[in-house]
Amino acid sequence: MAILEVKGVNKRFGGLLALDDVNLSVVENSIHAVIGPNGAGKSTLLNCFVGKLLPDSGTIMFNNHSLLGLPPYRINQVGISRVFQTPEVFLDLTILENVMIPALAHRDGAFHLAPFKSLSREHDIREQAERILGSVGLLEDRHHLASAMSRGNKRRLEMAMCLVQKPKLLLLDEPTAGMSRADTNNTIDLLKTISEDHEITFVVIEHDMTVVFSLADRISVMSQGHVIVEDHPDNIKGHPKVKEAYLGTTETA
Ligand SMILES: Nc1ncnc2c1ncn2[C@@H]1O[C@H](COP(=O)(O)OP(=O)(O)OP(=O)(O)O)[C@@H](O)[C@H]1O
Repeated sequence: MAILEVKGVNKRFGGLLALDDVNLSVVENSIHAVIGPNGAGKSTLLNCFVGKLLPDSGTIMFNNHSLLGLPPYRINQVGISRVFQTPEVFLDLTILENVMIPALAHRDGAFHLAPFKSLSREHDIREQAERILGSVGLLEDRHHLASAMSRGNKRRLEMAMCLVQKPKLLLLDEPTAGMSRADTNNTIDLLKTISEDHEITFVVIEHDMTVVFSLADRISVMSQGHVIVEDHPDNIKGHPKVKEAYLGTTETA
């Protein structure tokens, strides 16, 4: 069943048609990669999913409800979270505190949050945070400061901060950009584990093809604002339209 269904989405920036009749269907609990050369429209599309941009036309349905016109905080409340290229964590707090804060925000609503007064008394929230930290392999280090973590482990922490809010759809914008190969492999393993252990659907924008082909159940290839192919990874490698989009030619050397 499709959890996210995009039909006929167009978005224009002045004279530039950044999204041109985009269609995309993301199956529940799958990992769906969106790839394409620079300027293809991937980030623009993601920005439409989270309410940062409003398409000029078309529909975006999440669990059969339209996302169009909803403000970003409402989209987050219906179960869509986004993870950025650089992990966003509170460096001066411990790993555990970093996860307890979004857990509290999810329970009480961000507007009622007074985390620094009450964290130590929140036993249920603490247990919940510890469970999630266990699932991403950070439980032992929970009392360490986030500032001391490697980039790959900061990504683990950030994922724990997302998971504790129980999202249904996680949007990852180049999750391994700028990482060492070791941190990239660490992140691939993490995403695989999360996908197996939690009922979460992923949409991943990624330029690193090792990451894409290690993770994706399905791939949409964008070029010049349009989805030119959507298929199983085995059928994407060597696809003439994909070669043409990246290399400008279908000829093989
Ligand atoms: N706010 C904006 N105003 C004007 N043009 C924009 C805006 N955002 C994106 N564009 C243009 O829309 C096109 C698609 O950009 P987008 O960032 O979505 O591509 P992308 O596939 O994510 O590229 P990259 O892989 O380089 O991040 C590009 O030509 C870009 O310059």
